[in-house]
Amino acid sequence: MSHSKILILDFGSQVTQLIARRVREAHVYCEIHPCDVSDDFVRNFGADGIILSGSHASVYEEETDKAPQAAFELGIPVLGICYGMQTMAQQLGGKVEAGHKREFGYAQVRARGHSALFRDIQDATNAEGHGLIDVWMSHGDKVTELPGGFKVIASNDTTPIAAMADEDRKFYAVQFHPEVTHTKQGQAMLERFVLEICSAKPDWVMGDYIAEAVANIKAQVGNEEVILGLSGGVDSSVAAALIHRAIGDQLTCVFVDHGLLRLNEGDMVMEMFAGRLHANVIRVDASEQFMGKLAGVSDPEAKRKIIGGEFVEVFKAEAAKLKASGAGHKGATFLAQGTIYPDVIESGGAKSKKAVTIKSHHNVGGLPEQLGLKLLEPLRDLFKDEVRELGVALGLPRDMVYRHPFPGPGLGVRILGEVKAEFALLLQRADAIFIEELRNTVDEKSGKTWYDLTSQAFTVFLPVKSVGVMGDGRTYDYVVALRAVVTSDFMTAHWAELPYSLLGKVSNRIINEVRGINRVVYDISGKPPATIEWE
Ligand SMILES: Nc1ncnc2c1ncn2[C@@H]1O[C@H](COP(=O)(O)OP(=O)(O)OP(=O)(O)O)[C@@H](O)[C@H]1O
Ligand SMILES: O=c1[nH]c(=O)c2[nH+]cn([C@@H]3O[C@H](COP(=O)(O)O)[C@@H](O)[C@H]3O)c2[nH]1
Ligand SMILES: NC(=O)CC[C@H](N)C(=O)O
Ligand SMILES: [Mg+2]
Repeated sequence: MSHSKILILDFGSQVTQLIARRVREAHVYCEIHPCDVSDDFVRNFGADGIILSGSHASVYEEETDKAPQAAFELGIPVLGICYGMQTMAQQLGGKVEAGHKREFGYAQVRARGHSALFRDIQDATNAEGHGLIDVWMSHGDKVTELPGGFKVIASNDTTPIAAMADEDRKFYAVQFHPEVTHTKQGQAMLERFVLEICSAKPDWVMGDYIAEAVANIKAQVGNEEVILGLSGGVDSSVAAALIHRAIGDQLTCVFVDHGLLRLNEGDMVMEMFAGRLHANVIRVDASEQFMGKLAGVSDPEAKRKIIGGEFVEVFKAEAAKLKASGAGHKGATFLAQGTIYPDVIESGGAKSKKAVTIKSHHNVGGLPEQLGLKLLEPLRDLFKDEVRELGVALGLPRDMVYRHPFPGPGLGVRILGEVKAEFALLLQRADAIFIEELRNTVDEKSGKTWYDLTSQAFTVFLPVKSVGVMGDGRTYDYVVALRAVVTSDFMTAHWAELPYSLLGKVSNRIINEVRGINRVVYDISGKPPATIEWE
């Protein structure tokens, strides 16, 4: 089945992924590709429209990225955002200069000249009755001369050409970022571009997608066998359910207990999959192996790489065992993973080489090659909320599908510095108390539990000791930090405004019930500048 699709060319902005999120929210399929793809790639992609992302670079530097010229020659609409606008201007004969004033954060622009992009989009009016739009800016450079055929469609004092368009060719460009939620009507603008200007069909709907995905899996796998890394998290669980629907017993799930799981998680996962869904699940206790390799290591990136490496080792061993076991098994030729689109993008898979790596996620990368297995990643194109929609459509319990995400390295990145088994035990218990209270406390206003009102919540173990007093005695024990965030895409996040009474109760319970912890703090950092996990 062929869908409408939008091609997003990435120049390395940290928020390119949000452009894709917004387009998908409009139920239009899109893909992000590096800006230096070939002209042929662009011609053959079959896009209904193209969006050019922002970048940290400046177009007037000596060596800068340009959009493939084909993007402007196919007769399809193009939207340039920030750097994307600047390179569009320069490539089409306009001029870009370094500004004297940087604009970073909230700004207002005045829409001008009745463009299709801004029609009826307005947040306020100025004294003369002109429509104003609230936007989010992040730039130092600006377009100072329009390319031929273009007109100004928005401006403000700092940036007289804040948006421009050549409506005959359907080229549009904005200096601000419609993809971030701070641009209040950003979604409306992107929908306008995608649905109206590009005439893309909103045909990307998860319920309909199951049949397509099942058919693809069947075609790809044939009568071969698949093993899948099952974590009990949302992504791998939905992947397992989807693949199970497609090929049944040709699927074997491998659940690795690395000793850094949440309290009782191992049993729960087994109960769910082997017990309820009747899928083949092998549980591997590899905690000694992981903990041994992590001993003495405290650098976060080094820890992540070790954990990633050990996952590979365990999978190799299990794949070999499966082959050897006979038991009706021919041996797996495919490895399935719950990799989702943000994993691909954040690991640099679809990002231009110029973006900075913030964290190495453990799951994407050389795995199947080392295993001699082919890769099966049926969720690779989906964002988290699409995966959840798919999970519900597949009939997985809501509880499981709406669980907070849990990173593959698990408590390994929530115990700061060196990972020790004794720290993991303390952290598991403290974290279980926090989660239990979040699940049990209902917010009166919304009627929802605080677990559902937060996107991710967990406890972090700090390997520092502080002095306390308990039962008239002195304590000298460890500190844990509670972390709870609200986010829709995990790219940016706000710390959750949990009620003081809830925080108080959690703190009391942890200090009373978990001997070894005598202080609890609450993390009130947003992302950015902090990240969600502490490592
Ligand atoms: N303990 C584990 N055992 C086996 N595979 C794992 C384990 N932890 C992670 N993986 C593999 O790594 C992939 C990526 O982990 P990730 O945390 O991103 O996804 P998830 O656990 O499926 O979902 P969620 O993001 O909701 O936690 C998983 O889909 C799974 O294939
Ligand atoms: O499967 C995973 N493997 C990893 O290595 C990993 N690192 C971070 N995360 C999760 O990603 C989201 C964003 O986290 P950060 O703000 O800490 O980068 C949050 O949801 C994190 O829990 C990971 N998930
Ligand atoms: N966010 C961006 O795309 C910035 C583009 C360019 N570096 C500027 O400062 O204007
Ligand atoms: Mg997980």
